[in-house]
Amino acid sequence: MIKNIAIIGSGVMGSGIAQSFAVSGYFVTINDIKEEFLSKAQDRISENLSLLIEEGAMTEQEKQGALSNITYKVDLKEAVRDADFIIEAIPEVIELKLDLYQQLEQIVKEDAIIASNTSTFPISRLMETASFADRMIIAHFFNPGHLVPLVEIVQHNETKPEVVEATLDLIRKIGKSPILLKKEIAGFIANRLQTALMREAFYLLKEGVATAEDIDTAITAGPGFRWAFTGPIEIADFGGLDTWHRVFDNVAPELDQSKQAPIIIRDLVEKGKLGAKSGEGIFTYEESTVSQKINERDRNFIKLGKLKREKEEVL
Ligand SMILES: NC(=O)C1=CN([C@@H]2O[C@H](COP(=O)(O)OP(=O)(O)OC[C@H]3O[C@@H](n4cnc5c(N)ncnc54)[C@H](O)[C@@H]3O)[C@@H](O)[C@H]2O)C=CC1
Ligand SMILES: O=C(O)[C@@H](O)C(=O)[C@H](O)[C@@H](O)CO
Repeated sequence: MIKNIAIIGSGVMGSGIAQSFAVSGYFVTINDIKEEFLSKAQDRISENLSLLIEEGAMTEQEKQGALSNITYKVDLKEAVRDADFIIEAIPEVIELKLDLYQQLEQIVKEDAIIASNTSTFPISRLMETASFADRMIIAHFFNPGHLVPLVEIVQHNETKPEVVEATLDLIRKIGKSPILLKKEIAGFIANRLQTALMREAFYLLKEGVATAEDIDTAITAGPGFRWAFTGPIEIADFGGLDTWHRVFDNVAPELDQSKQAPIIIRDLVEKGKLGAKSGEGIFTYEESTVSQKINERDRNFIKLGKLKREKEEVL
């Protein structure tokens, strides 16, 4: 019976993932390397819960209940001591993850499940040095972790079936939409799809086909408008496979085939222009703009989440 959750890493993803479990009644301990990072996570979670109240998706009592379910600990051993399910959301740096797993295998409960929120690393790479592959799994949440329903579940070939089932059950119990990969592949599913599309978007930008704003609108007012409710495979079926056959024959040979990050991204990163977090990327951001955009984004995601849940309840 999974009751206690430990989240290692309280950054962009860890705080949102922790919130998702706390809101659903689980006891959550968040761990990070500095008290100040945990304090920032605590503030972020409180603000996110207040936004849910403003949007009518939560009551003040539910917010307080969720906050009371969360503790914050810098000491890793203390943080994971009682955990039944542990999710690491530390930076996407393999050396950091492998070092953490070495520490965890000495201190976690013998039946604890350990999950990684990695965006890209194959689970076999994560388990190269640790000895708990039978209870290791990838649970890949999406940003923002407290609002996006998808969680990609990736099992190791040694992962015990009961660990997979317990993970799927747990992720459903926090109101998320898990998908299970049937075999290991770099980038899993959503990031492969997302990267393929982003490769083409930046190619179109580089070639001067349209402005960055219009390329984004091409998705948000077009396919993206549909994708919240109809996925690409179903869209092909409803568009007509004969037509999509012709579309593929006509367009596929024209698509960008580059095997590295778009030159636009490489140039900007080299100049330290990392996007919203550095104040400039493709677009330029004032400090206030970033928080305003995140606030607007999350309000829209909360409304969309309500709509999707209403649809699921109807079906
Ligand atoms: N940022 C995103 O949009 C998404 C990120 N991810 C994945 O989630 C993981 C975390 O990413 P972010 O949250 O963006 O990173 P982040 O940099 O925002 O947060 C990572 C946190 O981990 C802490 N940390 C580093 N080493 C640690 C250790 N040994 N023990 C405890 N805490 C430690 C850092 O202090 C930081 O607070 C990565 O694997 C990333 O690929 C997955 C989906 C989306
Ligand atoms: O977009 C997301 O939340 C996820 O697909 C990711 O893992 C991203 O690639 C993230 O790591 C980078 O923003």
